[in-house]
Amino acid sequence: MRVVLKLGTSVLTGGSDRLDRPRMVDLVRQIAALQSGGHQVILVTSAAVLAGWEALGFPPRTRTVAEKQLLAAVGQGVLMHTYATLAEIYGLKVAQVLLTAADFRDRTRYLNARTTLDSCLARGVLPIINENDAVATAQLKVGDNDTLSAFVANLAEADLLVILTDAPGLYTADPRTHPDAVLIPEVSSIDASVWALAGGAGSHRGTGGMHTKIQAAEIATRAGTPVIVAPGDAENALLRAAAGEAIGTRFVAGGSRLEARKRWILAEIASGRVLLDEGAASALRQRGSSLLAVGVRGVEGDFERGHTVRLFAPSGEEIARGLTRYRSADLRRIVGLRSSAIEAALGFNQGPEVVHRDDLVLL
Ligand SMILES: Nc1ncnc2c1ncn2[C@@H]1O[C@H](COP(=O)(O)OP(=O)(O)O)[C@@H](O)[C@H]1O
Ligand SMILES: N[C@@H](CCC(=O)OP(=O)(O)O)C(=O)O
Repeated sequence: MRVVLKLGTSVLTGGSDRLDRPRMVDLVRQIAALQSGGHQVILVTSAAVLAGWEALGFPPRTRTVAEKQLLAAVGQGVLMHTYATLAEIYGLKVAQVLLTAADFRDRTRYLNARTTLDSCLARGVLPIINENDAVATAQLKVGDNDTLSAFVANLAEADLLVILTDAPGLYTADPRTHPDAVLIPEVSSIDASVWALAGGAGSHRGTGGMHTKIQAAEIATRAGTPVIVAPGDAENALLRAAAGEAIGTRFVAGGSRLEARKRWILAEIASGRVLLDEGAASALRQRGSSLLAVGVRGVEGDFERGHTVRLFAPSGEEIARGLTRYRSADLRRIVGLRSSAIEAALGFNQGPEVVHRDDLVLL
């Protein structure tokens, strides 16, 4: 079994202002135990910013982008050194892989990252992933490590994504503000009622709170990987989650494993929306057709050629995602046109399909 494990800042600090090394050693012990049981583990770790803040003696939190990038650059080294030292106790070698949104968007970089992870796993080396915070600015970032871990789970075609955090799982409301909230052991479908449970943006150290964990669960389960959100301080949390024990909240995988290319298409937070007419929506759904400009009624957001866009039926339902062959500015000018009229409207032509059927994933 291939497991992606995500450790949040909240887990790695145990709620303090420092890396909690005793807790980290226990987590590394569990990773080593999984590996020696024949499983493959990929670690997605947070806490570089926190580790940098600790290493520099807790400077005042200005939290400008430049300051955060400095802290991440300092802390990433500290973090890796800590993992490498702890892993050595168990005879485990580690590798650092820093990724950012562009690595998921560009197919060559995506495939390279996948090869690197495969090579690590084939050699028994533990890949340790974080976002490349030192170089990525807000627009270029995945932005939070819950989502990053879901992208990694897709990339690596993982059998399970385990997100360890400081909450015991997904509760009926934020347990910090609602003491009467109760644990939801299983979520079989992520609908509006599930989104409504996510409270604010998590702890002051973490990013995103439960919202980004639900988002991660949606991305991974849609591509066929089940997700467990569980408490990092519970004894043997990782081993129990991997053994299929009931711990935390389990998000059931929706449908079958998608092929690698389709996972790649879903491996992006798509901001662009393309609104279809009824004929196009049913041609896509029932005949697996490509999307032509004639069936497009509207375009929302800004995107480039090659980006993933979300396709909506007139009912407002999202029916598919796919790679667009026209950037938003051009697509707006060919809405509703027959393919033969594209050239005259734009002065050039990038083919009759707005989204080719090979680049389309029906939801
Ligand atoms: N419905 C909910 N169930 C559980 N936790 C929730 C919920 N809504 C918000 N939270 C908050 O999300 C926090 C975990 O997110 P975060 O602080 O970002 O941790 P991490 O560093 O592990 O990513 C919890 O401490 C909890 O207060
Ligand atoms: N990449 C950042 C962590 C970003 C993040 O999502 O943090 P968290 O919510 O603690 O998982 C860092 O290493 O500090």
